[in-house]
Amino acid sequence: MNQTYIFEKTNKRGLNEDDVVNLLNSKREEVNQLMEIANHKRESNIITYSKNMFIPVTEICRNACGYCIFKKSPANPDAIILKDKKDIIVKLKESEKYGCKEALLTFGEEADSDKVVQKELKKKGYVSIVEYVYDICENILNETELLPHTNGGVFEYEDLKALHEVNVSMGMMIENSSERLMHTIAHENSPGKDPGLRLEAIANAGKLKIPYTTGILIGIGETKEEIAKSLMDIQKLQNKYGHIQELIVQNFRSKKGTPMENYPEPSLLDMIRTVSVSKLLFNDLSIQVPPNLNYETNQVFLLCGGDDWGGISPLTKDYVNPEASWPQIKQLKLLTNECGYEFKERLAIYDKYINSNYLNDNLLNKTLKMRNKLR
Ligand SMILES: O=c1nc2n(C[C@H](O)[C@H](O)[C@H](O)CO)c3cc(O)ccc3cc-2c(=O)[nH]1
Ligand SMILES: C[C@H]1O[C@@H](n2cnc3c(N)ncnc32)[C@H](O)[C@@H]1O
Ligand code: MET
Ligand code: SF4
Repeated sequence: MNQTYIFEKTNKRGLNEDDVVNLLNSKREEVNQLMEIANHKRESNIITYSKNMFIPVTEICRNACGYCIFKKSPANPDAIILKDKKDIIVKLKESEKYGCKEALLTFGEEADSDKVVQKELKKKGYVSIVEYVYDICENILNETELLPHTNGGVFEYEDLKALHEVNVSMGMMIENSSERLMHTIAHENSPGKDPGLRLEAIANAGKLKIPYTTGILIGIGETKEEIAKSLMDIQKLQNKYGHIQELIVQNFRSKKGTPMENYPEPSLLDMIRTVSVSKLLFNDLSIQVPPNLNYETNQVFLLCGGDDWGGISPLTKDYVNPEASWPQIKQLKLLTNECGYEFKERLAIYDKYINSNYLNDNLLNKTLKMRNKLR
């Protein structure tokens, strides 16, 4: 492979899928070269993070991903069926004292297809989970300063349209756009991980001008070709709609008690190559690598184009990866500065999208007020 040729291409016509596969297979000094070129693609020397509160609205989910520990059975007495709205507001008010600015609502997909959830919704006076989430977000906006970001899997067009009114941004990982994975341990019991459905949802978010977070999950049995295809699929959507504000490159972490508990985690080299290639393909958006999933190695990603740590919570755990605690914000600042970069807090919506094309008047006003609080 002529690596130099490929790098010249990144500046001219752009990389094609075969180029991406080649880069994902880089070895020896090619890897150093790949990292260096990716790192030169960054548009600033600022590394960002968002101070958030994690709200698991429901742990019930229609899917059963082989890697997931978040989803609970409705029969499990400890499962969160529906988190109480009042409790959420109380907790968020408390979080304001710690400077939290993002209310991250992450929950199981289409939980209202389950009878137990249906009953609970009815008891509270709601007909669907989307109606409940909408109401929670509206309350958050009316009673706190925090800005809602909803990440609850696939939503239909009309539901996205409604949630757009009360969210400054939304998100959903594509995971991987390979149909093949629907027949493997990762996604065989997860109809909602159908790549067609997920790509359509991201396209709908684009049509609706919802600032959007998506990303890929590395190490769930995919091939390099499938990673390349997933990144190209996201790039196509971004070229068409331009609503994707950040791309998460998340590494699979095995969890005890899940079908994939003995599955190998991706290597550091694979993560380095994927983060680097992502920066080459998406140099105008943030590449987020969660620091709690790479506690020992997270500085490396700053040296290959990574420029965002994602949501960090001073008060709540990462319910998706409960074993992986957040580094202290102070510690993260030291790690960032040591690499020669500036450490800066951001909102759940990136500056480029803070305008009336993407936000209604109420959300725009609240966002501008919150932006003034960033130091
Ligand atoms: O704490 C977490 N936050 C996750 N976040 C939140 C993220 O860390 C930040 O809050 C966003 O970057 C806000 O812009 C996600 C947001 C999405 O839209 C899609 C996927 C994720 C995944 C996680 C996750 O696994 N753990
Ligand atoms: C919220 C996001 O978290 C990711 N996710 C779910 N389970 C795991 C795991 N075991 N390791 C790493 N990431 C995971 C998925 O990509 C999901 O979309
Ligand atoms: C708790 S996982 C994140 C939200 C959703 N269930 C998804 O997988 O997309
Ligand atoms: S990763 Fe999301 S969609 Fe998959 S089982 Fe867990 S909660 Fe459900």
